[in-house]
Amino acid sequence: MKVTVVGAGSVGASCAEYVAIKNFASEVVLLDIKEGYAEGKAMDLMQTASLNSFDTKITGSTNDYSKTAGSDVAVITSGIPRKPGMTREELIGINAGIVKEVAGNLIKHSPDVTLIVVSNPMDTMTYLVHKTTGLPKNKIIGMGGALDSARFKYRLAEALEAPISDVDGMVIGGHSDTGMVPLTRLATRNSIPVSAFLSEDRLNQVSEDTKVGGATLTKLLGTSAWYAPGAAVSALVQAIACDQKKIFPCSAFLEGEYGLSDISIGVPAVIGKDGLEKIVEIELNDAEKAKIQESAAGVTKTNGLLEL
Ligand SMILES: NC(=O)c1ccc[n+]([C@@H]2O[C@H](COP(=O)([O-])OP(=O)(O)OC[C@H]3O[C@@H](n4cnc5c(N)ncnc54)[C@H](O)[C@@H]3O)[C@@H](O)[C@H]2O)c1
Ligand SMILES: O=C(O)C[C@H](O)C(=O)O
Repeated sequence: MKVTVVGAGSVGASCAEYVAIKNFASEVVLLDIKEGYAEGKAMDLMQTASLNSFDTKITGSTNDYSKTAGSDVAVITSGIPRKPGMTREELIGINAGIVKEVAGNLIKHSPDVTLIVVSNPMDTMTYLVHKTTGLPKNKIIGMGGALDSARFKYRLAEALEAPISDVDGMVIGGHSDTGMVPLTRLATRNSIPVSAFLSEDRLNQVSEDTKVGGATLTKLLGTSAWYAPGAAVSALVQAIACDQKKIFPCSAFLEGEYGLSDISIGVPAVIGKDGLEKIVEIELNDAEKAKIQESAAGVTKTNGLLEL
């Protein structure tokens, strides 16, 4: 399994590190436009191999896509992150051009690649890749929901005063401060609905804290987060590499599912060797349906800013 990660910045390097530590990929190529940067990150990471007991070979490349040839999976993290006070949507002007060019270069050298889009605004960047590359829809996956769900579980565990391993929950909808839809009704602590333990007010607080999870970290860090994003991407890469058929909420191109079409947005999906193998349609109640429609309207508005 050969994995390419474009963008050797915070998220790209974190993703490469988690992929390597999990030891399922033979090769990881880090690529960045900044001279020597990916080579430096790759060398630094390789010097952790004997300490962290992995055999994955990590190499770096300054914008030479021939080094990425034959990649099974490629992750796009290239572009700018937001600063405190900004929304993800404000990044579209710079990141759209970068993502479009990077996706084209990757496919030229790896026509059978599965792309995982991370750069923000992620749902719109995923839509852009669908509209401009001609890759089959199962081979384009937007990463947002896996991260948002991890943050939801963190907030649920905090409220429940329970270990995170006891908690399950999922966030669907757009990967934005207002568009996320944490499914509190379906969240559980060891199979017991969390509403058995938490008041409606506390659950609403968990939901709101989850939605602004990225903004909260951006305010604390001065730039956006990278450990949990890197771990979330590596979980998707592993699900593909090891044909795990796990369900993650991912930004998928919808053609009628959830009553939506011509949009990429977060919905539960089975991830395995063929990429996004199946969209899972779950029964939503009227309030959840209204939230997903509202979220989709926001993503569609941002998509309208693309020059397609
Ligand atoms: N989807 C998510 O859940 C999620 C999570 C975290 C971050 N992000 C997004 O991921 C992106 C990267 O975040 P980061 O914190 O790693 O930023 P960063 O600035 O640390 O790294 C970005 C890297 O991209 C490189 N780059 C820029 N243009 C390039 C090009 N044309 N080709 C190759 N490399 C190029 C830069 O040189 C830089 O090293 C941002 O857009 C951020 O908003 C998304
Ligand atoms: O918040 C951001 O801008 C980065 C990312 O989308 C995140 O959720 O951490």
